[in-house]
Amino acid sequence: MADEDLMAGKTIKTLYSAAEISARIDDMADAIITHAIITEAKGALLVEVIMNGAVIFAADLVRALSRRGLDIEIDFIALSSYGEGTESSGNVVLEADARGAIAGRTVLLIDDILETGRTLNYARSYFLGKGAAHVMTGVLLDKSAGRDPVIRPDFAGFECPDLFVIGYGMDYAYRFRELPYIGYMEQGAAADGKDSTG
Ligand SMILES: O=P(O)(O)OC[C@H]1O[C@H](OP(=O)(O)OP(=O)(O)O)[C@H](O)[C@@H]1O
Ligand SMILES: Nc1nc2[nH]cnc2c(=O)[nH]1
Repeated sequence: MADEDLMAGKTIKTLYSAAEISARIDDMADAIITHAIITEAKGALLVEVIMNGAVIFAADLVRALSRRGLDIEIDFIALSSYGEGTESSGNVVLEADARGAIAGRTVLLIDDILETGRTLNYARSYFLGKGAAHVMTGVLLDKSAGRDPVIRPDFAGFECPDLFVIGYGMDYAYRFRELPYIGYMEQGAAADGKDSTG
């Protein structure tokens, strides 16, 4: 779909600026590094990034953890349930398997956002099913308020209002992941469809 059709007279409003995201990730890294299960883990922490949306958040979080001295192995799993839409299909599809050795490991699952919790819950079951000793979960945005999520995250950056958000890895119809800030679309166009300097 062309950008003009996706925007259709809408403007992107900033919800969290790049600077706010960066500061919150430092807070999350501090919380993670001092968590008992993580500090007591034997060997490198296995960080499992849930593709695609979590890639940009994870890139910043793992470097914040590394700066704090944590040994990390990074691996990826691809899960999808929203497709081009703004609502969960209700069905989490495993698009690509994890590749790391999992049995006996302490795993930190990283995702960009939790809404229904289906994705994170699927991933948690997946890694426990492969013999992980512990599975911890971290999301940048927790959008579960007012819902009844099937899982709650161990670490969360922001409580996100009930808006369909884009940017910083998150897409609408596979676009806008590259925005350095997190925003949402609102009716009413600026000249170029974007008002945000984030
Ligand atoms: O809590 P839930 O309701 O399960 O929603 C959260 C999931 O939705 C998005 O993934 P999506 O299916 O859009 O795939 P993507 O990561 O490739 O964008 C997001 O990246 C989370 O993984
Ligand atoms: N891009 C995006 N993906 C989501 N997955 C669950 N909620 C959201 C959201 O608000 N935005």
